[in-house]
Amino acid sequence: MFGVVVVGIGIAGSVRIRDLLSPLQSTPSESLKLQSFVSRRDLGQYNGVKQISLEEALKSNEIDAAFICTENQNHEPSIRRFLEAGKHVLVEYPVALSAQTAHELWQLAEQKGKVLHVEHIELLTGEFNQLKKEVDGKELVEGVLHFTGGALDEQRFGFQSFSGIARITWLVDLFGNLTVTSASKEENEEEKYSKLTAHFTTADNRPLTWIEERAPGMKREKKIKFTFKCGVLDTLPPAPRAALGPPFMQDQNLFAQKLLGQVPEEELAAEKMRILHCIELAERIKKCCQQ
Ligand SMILES: NC(=O)C1=CN([C@@H]2O[C@H](COP(=O)(O)OP(=O)(O)OC[C@H]3O[C@@H](n4cnc5c(N)ncnc54)[C@H](OP(=O)(O)O)[C@@H]3O)[C@@H](O)[C@H]2O)C=CC1
Ligand SMILES: C=CC1=C(C)/C(=C/c2[nH]c(/C=C3N=C(/C=C4\NC(=O)C(C)=C4C=C)C(C)=C\3CCC(=O)O)c(CCC(=O)O)c2C)NC1=O
Repeated sequence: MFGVVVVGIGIAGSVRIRDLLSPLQSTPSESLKLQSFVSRRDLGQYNGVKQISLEEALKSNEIDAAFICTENQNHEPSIRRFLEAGKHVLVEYPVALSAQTAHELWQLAEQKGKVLHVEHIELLTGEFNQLKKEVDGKELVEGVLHFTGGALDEQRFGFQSFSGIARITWLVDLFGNLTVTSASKEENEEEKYSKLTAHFTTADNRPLTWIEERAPGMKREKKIKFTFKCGVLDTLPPAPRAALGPPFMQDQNLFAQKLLGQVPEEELAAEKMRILHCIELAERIKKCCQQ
């Protein structure tokens, strides 16, 4: 059994608590035991789970792993403290707000012999599985991924290419490693509107564009237009419910498998490479926008 503490009780943190309290039968999640949670607010208890302080969590012998579910700005300091204290870490994406920090955090995890798992539910949805099947084996000519969503505070969630890293991860998982060719950002501070446009090329020199538009009340939605040699894909295929349970639950199972030593080295290495590559692209985009 691995004792778990959930840190940060927002949307993600409360889903984590729910899922930890009701693991699917005969799945690796059954080896996780939720002990307590940490919050900067005084919540006392949540769904029957008790609140403890950060210091107590770091010192506690009954806690083997932390789920870091706070805003992106807080990920780095929290991950460092739990790894330093000898705990395994699951962190909601993005792992950090710079490539350098991400590399450092991995080094620290390896030095401490602990698992650092970055949640990636964007790859675990029925929607994405279906899209991946449709794209598989087709030769890309060009493509666009356009995301819209509600406003996110940059002070808390970081530059848009980091908070939107799930879109980069989609493109990399579908089309392989990418190169950023240019990027720009439009903003209207009064209306809290922002639009990021990034251009990439694939290893075969095919162009891809990512647009990330955010404003208060804007509907959370993804649109695609992928042109292949054999035709155009311009709607996301209808998504069957993921067979393996909701995305956060699947991600939690993967973390538990890592703790149990059930994930092959090659898979761990490939995942780390993908995460670091995506963070590097996010950083490159940020630099282009700030030039
Ligand atoms: N929401 C989602 O579906 C997904 C989120 N993520 C990632 O999860 C992380 C957290 O995102 P999300 O949960 O959406 O963000 P939230 O804004 O809901 O929560 C972020 C933090 O804000 C604090 N907080 C939450 N509600 C309140 C409140 N009413 N008043 C004051 N403080 C509050 C909590 O910390 P505290 O308890 O310490 O006060 C919480 O950890 C991010 O890294 C995000 O990228 C990733 C994939 C999906
Ligand atoms: C309803 C309001 C709602 C909010 C405020 C919300 C926030 C939210 N969803 C996210 C991702 C995500 N959120 C979800 C799914 C959900 N997340 C949920 O809160 C719910 C209810 C679902 C699904 C039914 C998924 C799958 C991702 C990964 C990125 C993606 O594929 O969109 C992220 C991480 C950053 C990002 O990729 O944009 C945030 C902050 N999601 C929402 O749907």
